[in-house]
Amino acid sequence: MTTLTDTGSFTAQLRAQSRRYHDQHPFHVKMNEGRLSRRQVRGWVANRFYYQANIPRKDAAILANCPDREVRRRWVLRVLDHDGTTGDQGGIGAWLRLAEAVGLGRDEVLDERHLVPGVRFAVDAYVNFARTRPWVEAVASSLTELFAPDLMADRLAAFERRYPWIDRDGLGYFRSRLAQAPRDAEHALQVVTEHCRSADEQARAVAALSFKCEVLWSILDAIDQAFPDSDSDSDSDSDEAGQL
Ligand SMILES: O=C(O)c1cc(C(=O)O)c2c(n1)C(=O)C(=O)c1cc(C(=O)O)[nH]c1-2
Repeated sequence: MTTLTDTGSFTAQLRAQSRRYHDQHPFHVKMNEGRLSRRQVRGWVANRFYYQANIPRKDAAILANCPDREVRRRWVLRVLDHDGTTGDQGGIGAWLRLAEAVGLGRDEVLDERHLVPGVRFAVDAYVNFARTRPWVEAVASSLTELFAPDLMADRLAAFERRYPWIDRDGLGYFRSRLAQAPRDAEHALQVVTEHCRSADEQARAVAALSFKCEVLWSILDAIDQAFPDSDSDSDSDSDEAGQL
């Protein structure tokens, strides 16, 4: 049955998914409380790189599936935000600078030697979702960015205050996302509320956002499991080749 649901309650249902956002994952809680070891921070940065590197591929899949020129004109900016247009510009370059700031070499991030299977699996599921589902659902799945700015601000403060060994110059990625994420989320929300009018369409949008919360949660589960708490490495510097 496809009855119209009002935009206010639809938006409220989307926003209610924040209950399942990865800011509440134990690994993020520990991160923002300053309780991660260097090895855990490095493990997170190296693994999250795979997410960052695949975001523009996900957005290009949405572009490829989207017949609406006005939407494409704005959506294409996301690809450029991450890829940049030259040299080391853009979010991917900024994430590599973050990697260096936490003591990782670029090569060991780029060659994926620290990438754990669960992270690859979750990120690939997200890209695959954007490739294969209707483009409006893929847009809805990006709406976790509605919830990201608070987490990003807390993380920036935590990295500055609680991890003095991290080079401040490497935190530019988080600063730029503080501005980009609300802009992107606002556009995505506008697209989703315009295109999802029936109860069925709205339910599918909420389900897409729920799926994405699970992707982000699974990424942290996999990282948490691969880089457990341990007293022995909490303040040591890096280790043997290939090890974090
Ligand atoms: O660090 C985070 O907590 C976080 C979360 C999210 C998100 O909520 O999807 C994104 C990002 N970062 C991010 O940096 C980013 O570029 C990004 C793009 C997207 C998306 O789905 O299109 N989400 C996110």
